[in-house]
Amino acid sequence: MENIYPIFDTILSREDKQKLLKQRAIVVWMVGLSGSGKSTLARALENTLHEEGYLTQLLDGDNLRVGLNNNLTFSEEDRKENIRRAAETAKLFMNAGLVTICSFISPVEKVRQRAREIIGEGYTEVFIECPLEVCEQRDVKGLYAKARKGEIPDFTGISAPFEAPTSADITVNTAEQTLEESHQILVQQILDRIKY
Ligand SMILES: Nc1ncnc2c1ncn2[C@@H]1O[C@H](COP(=O)(O)OS(=O)(=O)O)[C@@H](OP(=O)(O)O)[C@H]1O
Ligand SMILES: Nc1ncnc2c1ncn2[C@@H]1O[C@H](COP(=O)(O)OP(=O)(O)O)[C@@H](O)[C@H]1O
Repeated sequence: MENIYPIFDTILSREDKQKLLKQRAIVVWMVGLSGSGKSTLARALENTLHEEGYLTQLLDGDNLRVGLNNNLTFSEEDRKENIRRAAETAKLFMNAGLVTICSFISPVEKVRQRAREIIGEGYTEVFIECPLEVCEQRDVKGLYAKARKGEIPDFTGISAPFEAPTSADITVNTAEQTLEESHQILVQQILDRIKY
């Protein structure tokens, strides 16, 4: 890029901020179909980590899409841009020392790979595994019914692709586990990674 001079050697590093906060900063990147349990588990994880004394930040697809990403649709190109912006934002929070919990469908390997590259060391992929049939049966927001009727274009799993991650760092299966079981697995796995 021309005439742009980013400063990378800031006086305070991520390490300095981690030291102050006495925690290791990572990005917990939750991947899964709509209704798989991303938001529920992300919120529960954030609450538990907060109670344990960790400074956290939650970034959620629906929330970012009403603000920072409010000009983006669900086309392939716009999802790519959605994830790029989300990953750049997550990286800023991580570099400030926070345990950053991200909840985005992130439907295809190519966009997840991009998020992994942007965030770098600390990117921790969590697959919230749940078969489409179960997500559709839950239909928490009534979106699957609308998508089946053709009222929502490009709906993930119905009329837009979802590629299950093959290289996730952590997987929970919300069709086979209770909410409490999935939550406990996540808390234990994440605490191991953020203890200073
Ligand atoms: N077409 C289509 N496909 C999928 N999802 C849709 C769509 N339209 C709206 N929604 C709502 O948007 C939420 C997903 O946004 P994300 O930013 O996470 O999606 S993506 O990562 O860019 O694919 C998703 O939230 P979750 O249910 O929490 O996943 C839906 O509430
Ligand atoms: N093991 C589990 N983990 C997370 N959610 C679960 C689990 N079992 C059942 N659920 C239910 O599944 C639904 C998931 O919805 P939500 O968290 O909004 O999904 P998403 O954010 O992926 O769209 C919630 O109603 C939640 O109570």
